[in-house]
Amino acid sequence: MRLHRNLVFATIDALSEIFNEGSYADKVIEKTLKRDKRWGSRDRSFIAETTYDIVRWKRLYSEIADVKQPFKREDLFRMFTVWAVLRGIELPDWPQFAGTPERRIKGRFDELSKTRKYRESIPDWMDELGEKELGADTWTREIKALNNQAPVVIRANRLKITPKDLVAVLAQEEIETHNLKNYPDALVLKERANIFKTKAFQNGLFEVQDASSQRVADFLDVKPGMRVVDTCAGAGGKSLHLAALMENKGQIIALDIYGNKLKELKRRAKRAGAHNIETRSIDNNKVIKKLYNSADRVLIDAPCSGLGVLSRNPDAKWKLQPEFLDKIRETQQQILQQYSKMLKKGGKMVYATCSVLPSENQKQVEFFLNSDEGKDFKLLKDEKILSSDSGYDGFYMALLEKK
Ligand SMILES: C[S@@+](CC[C@H](N)C(=O)[O-])C[C@H]1O[C@@H](n2cnc3c(N)ncnc32)[C@H](O)[C@@H]1O
Repeated sequence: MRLHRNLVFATIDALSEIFNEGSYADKVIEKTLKRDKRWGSRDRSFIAETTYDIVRWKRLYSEIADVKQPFKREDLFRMFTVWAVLRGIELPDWPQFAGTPERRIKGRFDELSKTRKYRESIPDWMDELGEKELGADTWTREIKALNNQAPVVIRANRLKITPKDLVAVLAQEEIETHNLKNYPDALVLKERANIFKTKAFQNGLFEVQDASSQRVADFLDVKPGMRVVDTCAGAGGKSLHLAALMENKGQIIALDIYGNKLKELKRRAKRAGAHNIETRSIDNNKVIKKLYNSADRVLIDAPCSGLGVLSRNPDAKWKLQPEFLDKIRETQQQILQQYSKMLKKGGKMVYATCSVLPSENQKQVEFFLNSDEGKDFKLLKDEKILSSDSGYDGFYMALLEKK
């Protein structure tokens, strides 16, 4: 690989904004990629992937480069140099790379790799918490898996096309995919590509959705004609899947505390041809109360630490704080206590998170079942999906029934 000056400089600029100004990596990369219209797909993927890589390995690379935050421009070049040397990429004859101590970099890497928190490049608190909650062996495996680059998985929108036909349609647009065993609607891309530009996407034939996330709507056991409340619907990844499973029949009420996310949901629903989703913003308690005892199915895709999706969001390693986790656990329990009231007798509810921590998952369900609100519920089954077992995002889902 030959390094191109304008691409490396764009990467350094992006890193400076992410690390020093606290901006979100995905937003910064999106903005950076718009900077030069002449950049082709390889140039764009160099910037995006290198930036994500250095964000992912921030702690390890900054230790090796012996630099500390806030990073000066020359510090970011030193981290970039570590990235290049460890990948065996030849450094060009630029002043920024003069006198690079290649052997020292490799030696430091070998030494630091003996300690998990450096090897896996995570904050101390996260390493301690992971080990405490999952045990040393499982955490060691899991955090290694969560550092892999996530594959691009899409969900065929059965309202418009079968997964088999979608493979053929995408092949016509030169996107190679294959179906995934045990995930009925999922396709995996053989190579990363900007699929949002395809006609297939614009015509609503698929959505980008990780394989583990695609299990959640299936888990809820919906049928056409039911009344389903998706309580934390966000931009609607699961609502859209539910609409497809319900063949557009019945009613899906999509709730969230953020109206802008629901607006995006509406746009996506239109593209997908999903006609049975109604959005309601939770502006006050009345919105919830009006729905008490009314739903055949309730989905709680709860806000969480996102520790199961570090592969696609490595930035979260540095943005997450232990205090946020304490707060989010409280919110999760409040949501369970309150939103479960929307379910009819005999109805079913799924509590799901994209976290691998038992304290956000099975412990929350246990606490709920032992509480006053939960005494009429029973746990039918649950699934703990580790990224190290599945190869996809870490997830948890529990199916509960109201007696
Ligand atoms: C895991 S995300 C949902 C993802 C979404 N279901 C999907 O599949 O694309 C959790 C969502 O919960 C929302 N949220 C946070 N607190 C909430 C609350 N108290 N009530 C309802 N939604 C909440 C967040 O805005 C966020 O969109």
